Amino acid sequence: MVLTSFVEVQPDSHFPIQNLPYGVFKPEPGSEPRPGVAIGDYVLDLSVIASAGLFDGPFLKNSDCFNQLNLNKFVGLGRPAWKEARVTLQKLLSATEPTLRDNPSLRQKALVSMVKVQMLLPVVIGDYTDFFASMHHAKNCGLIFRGPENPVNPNWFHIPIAYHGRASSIVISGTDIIRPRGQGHPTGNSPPYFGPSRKLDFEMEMAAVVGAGNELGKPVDVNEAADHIFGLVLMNDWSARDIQAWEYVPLGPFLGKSFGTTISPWIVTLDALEPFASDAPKKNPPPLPYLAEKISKNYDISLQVFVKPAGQEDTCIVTRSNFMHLYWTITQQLAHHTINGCNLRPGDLLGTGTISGPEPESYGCLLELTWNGQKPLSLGGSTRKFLEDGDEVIFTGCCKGDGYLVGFGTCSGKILPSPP
Ligand SMILES: O=C(O)/C=C/C(=O)CC(=O)CC(=O)O
Ligand SMILES: [Ca+2]
Ligand SMILES: [Mg+2]
Repeated sequence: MVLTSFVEVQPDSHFPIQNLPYGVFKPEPGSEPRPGVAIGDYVLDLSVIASAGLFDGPFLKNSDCFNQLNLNKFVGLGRPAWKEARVTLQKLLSATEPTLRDNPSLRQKALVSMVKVQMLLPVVIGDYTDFFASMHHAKNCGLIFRGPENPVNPNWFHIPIAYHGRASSIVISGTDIIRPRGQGHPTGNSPPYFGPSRKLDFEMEMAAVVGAGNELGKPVDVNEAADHIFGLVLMNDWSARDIQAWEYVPLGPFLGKSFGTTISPWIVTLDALEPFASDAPKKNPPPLPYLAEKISKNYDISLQVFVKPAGQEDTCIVTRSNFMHLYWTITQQLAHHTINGCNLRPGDLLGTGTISGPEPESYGCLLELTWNGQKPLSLGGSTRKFLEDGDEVIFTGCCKGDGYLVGFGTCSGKILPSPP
């Protein structure tokens, strides 16, 4: 029988009792941020549940991790505490459990209507790294930026490639993005231009939120890496392709990426995603032993990107992809990140890289979808090579269970013009 909650959950909701993703919210504009979990159209206030003494297991009983302004302390406690919280909350919210169901005053304090709350970044992100783990994306970018000779660099099949991103400009879904200015790639013999980016793009990604960290000098074994990942969010790695193409040789992305990165507010835990695990693609050549995992898995998360063009009422779908298309898994990414002794800390964010599938309809950014502007997309009444001021980009992702969904909600942002 499918587990159900006493809180009414619509069949198309991303947040049934099987999900219970974590976020940080303000119930009212003036109130303090606090951790919560999403259930149907409500947010369960975990500070209220903790104060009522309802986290009574060994890891959470005497912890103040839910009386914090962010989730760093909770995610840093590690998997045993996450499991305990999930069991406690699933029981508390289930249709057959009277504790909260039959206590109207506690229910009124603890369950806040989702439309009324303001969502904030769920964790303080100390460091952010962005991988490059979809082979289809790597190949398409290679063809566009470097030509058909060697589109995928030979190192790519041996090493999960990444660059260090900028944590300070990571923003929560719904935050406007200001078109960056910078030096643009010259054409032919012309000098570089300076001004508002002419090739502003989105990148459809997901990101792993690091839970328990590792000590400096102590790499994480790939087979234990999942214990260091609390969960996943949707992520838009906004990219200015003209700035990027000119600046990235030889040190990689810099100002073409660091002006803004958007994440969705709800962290869906690996425990909630487990029923949707799928085999990761076979690696050829086989990876080095430190990256060879006993169980190599992805998750079947279908991903969609919509654009609402400036001035238009209608939102148009521009891509359909799936998390399953990643070549390097998130556990291989995490193990690789620490193999030199680098320490990860609770709340660090590891972007997967753009998740492109094999078909053109599943490409994860406009660079690929329009082939660097050569094949404009038609969007209702208008066409786009890249994003224009006023365009809004909306990502969504979800897993289809038997009679329920486990979803991520949305990750959106609107482009504002560059400053004059
Ligand atoms: O191939 C390149 O030169 C650049 C590719 C990207 O911009 C991708 C990047 O940010 C990593 C990713 O999203 O996969
Ligand atoms: Ca990226
Ligand atoms: Mg970015």
